[in-house]
Amino acid sequence: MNLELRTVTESGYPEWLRAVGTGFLRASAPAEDEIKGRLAHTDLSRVRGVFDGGRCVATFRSFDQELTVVGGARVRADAISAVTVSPTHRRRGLLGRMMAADLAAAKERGDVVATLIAAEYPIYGRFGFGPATWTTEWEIDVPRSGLDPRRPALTAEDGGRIDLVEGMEVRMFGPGLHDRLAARTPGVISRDRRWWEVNTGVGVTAADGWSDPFYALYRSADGEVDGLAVYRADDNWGDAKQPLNKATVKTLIAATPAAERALWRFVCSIDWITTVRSGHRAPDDLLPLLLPDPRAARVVTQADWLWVRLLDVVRALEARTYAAEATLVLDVRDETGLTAGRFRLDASPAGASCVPTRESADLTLDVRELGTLYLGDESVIRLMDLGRVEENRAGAAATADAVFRTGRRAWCPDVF
Ligand SMILES: CC(=O)SCCNC(=O)CCNC(=O)[C@H](O)C(C)(C)COP(=O)(O)OP(=O)(O)OC[C@H]1O[C@@H](n2cnc3c(N)ncnc32)[C@H](O)[C@@H]1OP(=O)(O)O
Repeated sequence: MNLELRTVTESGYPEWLRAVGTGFLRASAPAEDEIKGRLAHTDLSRVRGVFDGGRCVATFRSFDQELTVVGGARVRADAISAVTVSPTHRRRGLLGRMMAADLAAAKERGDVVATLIAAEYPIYGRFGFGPATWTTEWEIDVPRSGLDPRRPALTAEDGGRIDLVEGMEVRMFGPGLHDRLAARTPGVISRDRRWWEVNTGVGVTAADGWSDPFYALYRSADGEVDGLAVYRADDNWGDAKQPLNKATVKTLIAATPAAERALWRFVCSIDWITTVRSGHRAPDDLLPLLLPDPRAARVVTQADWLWVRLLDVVRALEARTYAAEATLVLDVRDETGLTAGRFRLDASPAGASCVPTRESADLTLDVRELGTLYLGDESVIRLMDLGRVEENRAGAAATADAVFRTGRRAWCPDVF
């Protein structure tokens, strides 16, 4: 069988997109409009497919992204998406071939990390990716939360105000707000103009699954836009003519904790809304503890979210800051050879230097574990106890734990 791996041309793109649908269990071919719309925003040199004769049987796409790391700097990421292999061609190494080609090109280009959101946990560890952020979704039983339904969401002491606005204002203020969120949140990934358009209804219709949400902007006392909540509500009345409506939060981002608190209180105090679904949050989100009774917040999802694969250990470790000063020698294993080596990290709260070294190692770990530790969202000691990090000098794991971890946990609000 002649299976050809190649980048996709404009004429091959409709067949490639059809194959993406097949991999994601959608039988109908994409409509003309969808093909045109997507093509206009796709760099075909980063779109790979495997063709069996005229039929595309495997798909893979990557694009430029920026990832915020601990301390607020952003590194260049190779974001991977639309990974599929048709059921007729699975488990013959096609994903392995496409991944190897893409990671080699990303390394060559100078990307610092590769990122993805895994459909299933077992797929990507073998390629050097580790889960670097986690997600929690809550469902709030509003009447049990202890919030007083008579109290307004915002009171004079908050100082700010909340306005319901149109999509146009979100496109105007959202990007600046998101930049400020990114500066204080490791794990946040860049959003381009198209993200803001598609997520405020520009160029999407009901046929694409779009329905208008509510947009709530929080402005601080000095008029600064510090927060945005986007939510949809359903229409559900019980037999006893009591409102049982659910608000589903699509986005809630804030540049300050005050805005974050105010927007959660707002969403949890809308008349008729008895259930709030939080959307994907960091596991240490403020939401449950904001409620007088946090047990009214039930965890409905708890899972890995953004996976990170380091492509350049030196630049990755030098890009972030650390909780304390320490020197660690890391022996990094990488089956692909893309990043393997021994590195001396001189870490500090102001930054770090990282250089290849021949000194003896303090810790030995696979690049997959380094990806998991990179954004500060895992304990080195826990990984050691799992047998995934080897401690070569007594106390080194505790030191690494103390310097890599963060106060608030990393969070990636987006899916791609
Ligand atoms: C970032 C994203 O786009 S996430 C979306 C991922 N896509 C999907 O989940 C859609 C449905 N699944 C698929 O399309 C395919 O099964 C894929 C893409 C996940 C895997 O493609 P394949 O070509 O079958 O993978 P390939 O043969 O290269 O597998 C390499 C290794 O990974 C293993 N592997 C691949 N997929 C899985 C899986 N879902 N679970 C467990 N192991 C897996 C294979 O067994 C193989 O292991 P081996 O080398 O020990 O034999």
